[in-house]
Amino acid sequence: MSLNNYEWNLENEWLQKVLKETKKQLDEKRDAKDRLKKEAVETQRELWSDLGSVSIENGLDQLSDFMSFMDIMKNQKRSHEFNEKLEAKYEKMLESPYFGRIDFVEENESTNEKCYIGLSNLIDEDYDFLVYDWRAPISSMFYDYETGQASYECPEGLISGEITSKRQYKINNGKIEYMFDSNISIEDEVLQELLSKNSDDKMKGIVTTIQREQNKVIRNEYYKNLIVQGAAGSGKTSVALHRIAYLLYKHKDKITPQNIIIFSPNNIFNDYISNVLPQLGEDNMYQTTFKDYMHKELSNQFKKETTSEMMEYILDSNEKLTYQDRIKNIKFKTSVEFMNILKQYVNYLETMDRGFKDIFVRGKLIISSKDIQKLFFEDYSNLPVKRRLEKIKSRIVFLIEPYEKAWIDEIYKELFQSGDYIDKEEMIEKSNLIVKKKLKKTYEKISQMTKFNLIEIYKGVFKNLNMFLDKTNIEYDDSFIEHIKTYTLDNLNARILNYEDQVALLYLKGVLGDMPNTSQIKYVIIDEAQDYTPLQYEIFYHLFKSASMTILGDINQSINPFMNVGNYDNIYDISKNDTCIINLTKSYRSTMEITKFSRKLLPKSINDEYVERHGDEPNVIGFLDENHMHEKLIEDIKSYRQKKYKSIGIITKTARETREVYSLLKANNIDVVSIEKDDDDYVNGVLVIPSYLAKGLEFDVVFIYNASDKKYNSEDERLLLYTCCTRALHVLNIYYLGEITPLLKKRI
Ligand SMILES: Nc1ncnc2c1ncn2[C@@H]1O[C@H](COP(=O)(O)OP(=O)(O)OP(=O)(O)O)[C@@H](O)[C@H]1O
Repeated sequence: MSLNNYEWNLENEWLQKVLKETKKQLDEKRDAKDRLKKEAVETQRELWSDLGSVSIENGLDQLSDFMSFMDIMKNQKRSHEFNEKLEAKYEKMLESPYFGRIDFVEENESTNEKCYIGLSNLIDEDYDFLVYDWRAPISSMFYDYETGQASYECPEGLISGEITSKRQYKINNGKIEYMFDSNISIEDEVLQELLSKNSDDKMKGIVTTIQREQNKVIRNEYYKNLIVQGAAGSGKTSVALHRIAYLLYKHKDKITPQNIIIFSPNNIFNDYISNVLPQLGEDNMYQTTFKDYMHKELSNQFKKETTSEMMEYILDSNEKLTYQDRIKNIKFKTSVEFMNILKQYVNYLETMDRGFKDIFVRGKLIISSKDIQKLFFEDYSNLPVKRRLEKIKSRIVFLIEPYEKAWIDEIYKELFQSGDYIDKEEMIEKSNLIVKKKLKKTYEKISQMTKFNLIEIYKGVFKNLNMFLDKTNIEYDDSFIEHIKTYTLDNLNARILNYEDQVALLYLKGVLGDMPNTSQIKYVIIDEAQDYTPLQYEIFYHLFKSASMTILGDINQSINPFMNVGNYDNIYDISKNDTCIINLTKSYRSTMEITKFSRKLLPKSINDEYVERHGDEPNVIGFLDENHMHEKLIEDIKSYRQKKYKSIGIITKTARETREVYSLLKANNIDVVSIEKDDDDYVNGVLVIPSYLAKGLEFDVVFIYNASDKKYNSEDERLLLYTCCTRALHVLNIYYLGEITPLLKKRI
């Protein structure tokens, strides 16, 4: 609805008032910055003049004065950083202080409160809110309601009333570019404008157009865990990041970014999303990937396969003789049955006879095997196996200590009486050494009884596999089991850790009590959740038992046919533990034409909505020879570049093809970058990337490079191809050489 001059004048007046207040507060922060700087210089001057050079020889008083100075300096640094953050906030507000407004009359009240909503609060000296932070309780109504009856929750309870008007603004450089009243949800004009833009360097925030169903996820704190299922482009990652910003705002006294961890599919993606929180005025949380987390924990003496290497193997090695062996191995080790075998094995390790032995020192029984067993099976039974063994070891060492000491003293006396030594230090050293030697076997026995070698423990699963298989419901062929055993043991002996083995090892490591404490983590976000196996979820559960989890994924984007969750019901512990499943039902990323085309690839049709934004139909073009395909690719890239599309993704199936296409484009003077490994940085522009690394990313223009029947020739690759097509915002081109993949044949 367009607004009259009178309204424009009122709005401009309000904007000037807000800008004036913002400028005033910004000036205060700038003054404070100068003051803080002077104070810091003064403290340092005092430090040097009062204390001079600090040395331990100058006594404890000087050290204590020095520590006090350090505390002051630390506080000054903190104040300076806080002040800088506020300064940045006000500078941003001067550009665009708010984007929305609701007029709200509370029940049983007569005043119509104007609530302007922006990235941050702006409060004047009378404690009036000139602008509300988008995360403030009252702001939720902007996202949740149209005009009419509305309510919001705040610490005082539920506040109800009526929204009498709702307005949206675009303010740039401190000027209103446009504004309009909207009786409907935040849609069409603003959303369409945002979505039709070309992609920025990295992912951007969506605060101005968060949709109602997305807002429900962002602010949901009714359940400990959330599982969010949403089709490609439905805003799962965006929602996850805005949820983090919301939690940091709502619990600012209790949590900091260090209390939040996000698991992303790879580091390219981590880089790609790294701008969103700073844009929202918050520091980034701890970003990691499962692979990085795992590799940090597992032995460096093994060659550890990465996620990408595994994907490359699955997609590019089917001509190798050993391919089927490996696939069988992956399928078995990612199955729910194998997870249950590992659980049985842990139970077995906790209850099996460990062959504890009596410990004697010089014929005196220090602790009997029975007493050690009692420690393991009773006194320490609430601890995981590794902790029990550690405690037993320290207990025995503690019990031996007085006998060892007495023995050392005896030897010392003997040495003294022998008259062979005159130096006291030498006699102490010698007596220690003699006793150590005599006790060597005893200590070896203790170490042997309490040793914890993860790889040996893991080998134990396969040595005892038949014992556990009897308890599963599945009948395995004897030769298959023999194959799994030898395949695994051979690899372990050759110090090779395949990805699927690493997951199992990490599970055992965690459950047996060999992982660092993670109790500082209060929120865990798992993005691209479809690509983790049930066993990986068991690991998350064990690692972050007390944390609240937000798990976001799309089962239809399971890019690894063998390593995926399959069904959220498979996440036993998390899904049964105060958990709510929410669906995001609308897609925002792609044009209608691209969305409709991509969805035809799915084995089961989905009815999720999509934003009605139009573009060209996807181009599916076949070529009879490679040269023609390459010529067309080069010509099209140049033409899209001229049309000012910012990001062009050429998605190949494998990294091998990525390298080939990259060389081709480079040789033809195209300014292009390639991404081949999990750890590469994200770059905008013309990018060649293998299919499995493109997940989560998006491009203005996507080229699917060679969707021929030779490349995508298996049903297992259907969801991978779907995921690749859904990366396109505005243009999708599919090129193939010879025959088109059967996955697309019936669908175009
Ligand atoms: N409410 C919204 N307003 C504007 N843009 C939005 C909104 N929600 C999502 N988008 C845009 O849609 C695109 C897809 O969002 P996002 O990557 O968060 O979705 P996703 O569900 O994680 O996607 P995928 O699973 O396909 O990787 C992004 O460009 C994002 O900015």
